[in-house]
Amino acid sequence: KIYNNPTELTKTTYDYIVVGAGAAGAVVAARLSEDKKISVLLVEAGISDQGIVPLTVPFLGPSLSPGTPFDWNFTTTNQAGYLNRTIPYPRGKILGGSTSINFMAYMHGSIGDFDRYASVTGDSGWNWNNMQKYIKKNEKLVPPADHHDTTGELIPSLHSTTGALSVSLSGSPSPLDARVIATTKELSNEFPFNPDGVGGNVLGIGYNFATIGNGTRCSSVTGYLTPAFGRSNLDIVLNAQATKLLVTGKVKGLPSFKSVLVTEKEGAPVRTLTAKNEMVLSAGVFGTAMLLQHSGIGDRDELRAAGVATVVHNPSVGKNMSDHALLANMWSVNNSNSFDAIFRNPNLFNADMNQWATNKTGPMTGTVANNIGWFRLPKTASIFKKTPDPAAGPKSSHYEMIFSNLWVDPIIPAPATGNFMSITTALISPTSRGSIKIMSSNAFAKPLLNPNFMTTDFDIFTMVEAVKAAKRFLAAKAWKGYVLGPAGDLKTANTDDEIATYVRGHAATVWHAAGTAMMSAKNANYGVVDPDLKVKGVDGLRIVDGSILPFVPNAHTQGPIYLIAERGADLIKQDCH
Ligand SMILES: Cc1cc2nc3c(=O)[nH]c(=O)nc-3n(C[C@H](O)[C@H](O)[C@H](O)COP(=O)(O)OP(=O)(O)OC[C@H]3O[C@@H](n4cnc5c(N)ncnc54)[C@H](O)[C@@H]3O)c2cc1C
Repeated sequence: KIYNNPTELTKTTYDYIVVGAGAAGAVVAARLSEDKKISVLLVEAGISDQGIVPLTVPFLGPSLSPGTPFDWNFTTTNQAGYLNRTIPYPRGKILGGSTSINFMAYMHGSIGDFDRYASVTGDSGWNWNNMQKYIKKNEKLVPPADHHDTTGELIPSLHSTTGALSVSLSGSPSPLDARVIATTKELSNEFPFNPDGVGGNVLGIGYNFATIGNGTRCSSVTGYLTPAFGRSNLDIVLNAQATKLLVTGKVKGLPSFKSVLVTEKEGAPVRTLTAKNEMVLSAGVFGTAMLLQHSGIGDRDELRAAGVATVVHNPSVGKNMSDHALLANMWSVNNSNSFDAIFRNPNLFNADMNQWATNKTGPMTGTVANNIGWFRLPKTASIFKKTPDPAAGPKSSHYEMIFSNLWVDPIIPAPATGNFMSITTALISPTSRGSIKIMSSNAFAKPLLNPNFMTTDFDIFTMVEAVKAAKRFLAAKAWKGYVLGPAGDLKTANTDDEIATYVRGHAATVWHAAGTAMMSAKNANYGVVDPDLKVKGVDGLRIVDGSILPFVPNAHTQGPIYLIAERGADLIKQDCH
């Protein structure tokens, strides 16, 4: 049953309580409640996702944040590496969490990512081969919205068709597609074609998959919760923010955290909810770290400064945040079919929306990109003289390129006229690390969120090289007569120093933060969870979400987080029986 407010709950004790209904929490609640004997409560701070049309129209994804009612509306601290700018940092505050508002790109990461998770935690269960069974449970490859022949755009054997989440290639062709692929042939040394980047081999340029089925967004609600809505052993409570975990006793000398305080908003009535078996935190990379800190699990000096009594001193909580910095580079193009016109011309917008509403086809079924690519710096790059290679192995990437048939800058709005294309460049193997910490014991107060972007030589070097690579890409013959020239400040970013200043002045984030409650080996003297996702030094508490990833993967993060949630649910079930 779905409750709209914690005061409506008729029960306060469940076998499992899962806090946060995003990518991970929805999976955990849905998988645990497959066993009819287990009672589960899923607690979500945000509103219902039902009946909000823009949430379901793929092309409108970028309009869902920042600054909307579905967004937690975080803002970073002044970023020294970004010329002291602050940037908005969206996170979904709605059923489905960030999967209800994200841009839907779907992939799993590199083989090296998961093999590295296994080696740093000492748990082979996290390695690429052992995670394959969770891809089968997660991915359901379906035809693109336009039902075009996808031969040559993917390798069918690398995909699952049996999972919970609809995934497809784009059904909205763009004038860039053929040129991008032609460039992979023309400049095949530097920009090779990748026949399918989802199967763990990420390097090269391939087609972009997205969590879209029948031309419509597939979120963790559509994929996992909707089929579970009717289960009598699963309750979901919306508009319910968990503000603090309570110690309910001691087990083997460790404090047991099996109760949680939940309320609709500041000053509203508070309910105490209790898990008989385990409390599972899936509140996301910011929500989970903040909830731990509000509950007295964190760095004792930071907790004292915030006015919170320490229960478990763990300096790793809220630290080790790694993220993909993003830079939207735009060029003017000689093509009136760029998608820019859709947002300027209400008649065109309405026609596209009508087409979508009528038969779920057309531009509204697409995301911001049909092709993406992942690349390494050359082995001879000068930066490797002073920085060890931070990539997750020799087949993992340092940076990414995303090709879009419109102006996509999240910071600078599109000009009123002109046609554009974008190559968004993103840093995939960052060496900067950030943090999140609460500033007060009030769970509704804003935290200090410092991703610490671009604060190492490696990060700025790689971002500069990525911009230069994007320029080389567009110098191919395939773009002759199509690209008119760089737009905005890219025009004056030519020398390495000029490009570095341009990067620092314009970069933002791909919203892929990870690692604020990182997992580490069982006896490690750092980290927040063990490889079985149990919180170190406490009883009854697990974390299953993006915060446990020790390194941000070679992927847009929802795919890897769905996979860790599938495994997390399995680990919980194993302990239950
Ligand atoms: C704008 C944007 C675009 C993105 N685009 C892509 C993309 O194209 N492809 C991709 O792979 N990834 C993308 N991502 C990232 C991806 O969506 C996230 O990495 C992923 O959803 C994180 O999963 P999670 O379960 O850790 O957290 P979330 O999905 O964020 O879920 C956390 C949930 O917990 C709830 N919550 C938090 N605190 C509390 C609390 N105290 N009490 C109760 N509930 C709480 C939140 O409201 C939310 O529902 C994007 C993210 C954003 C914000």
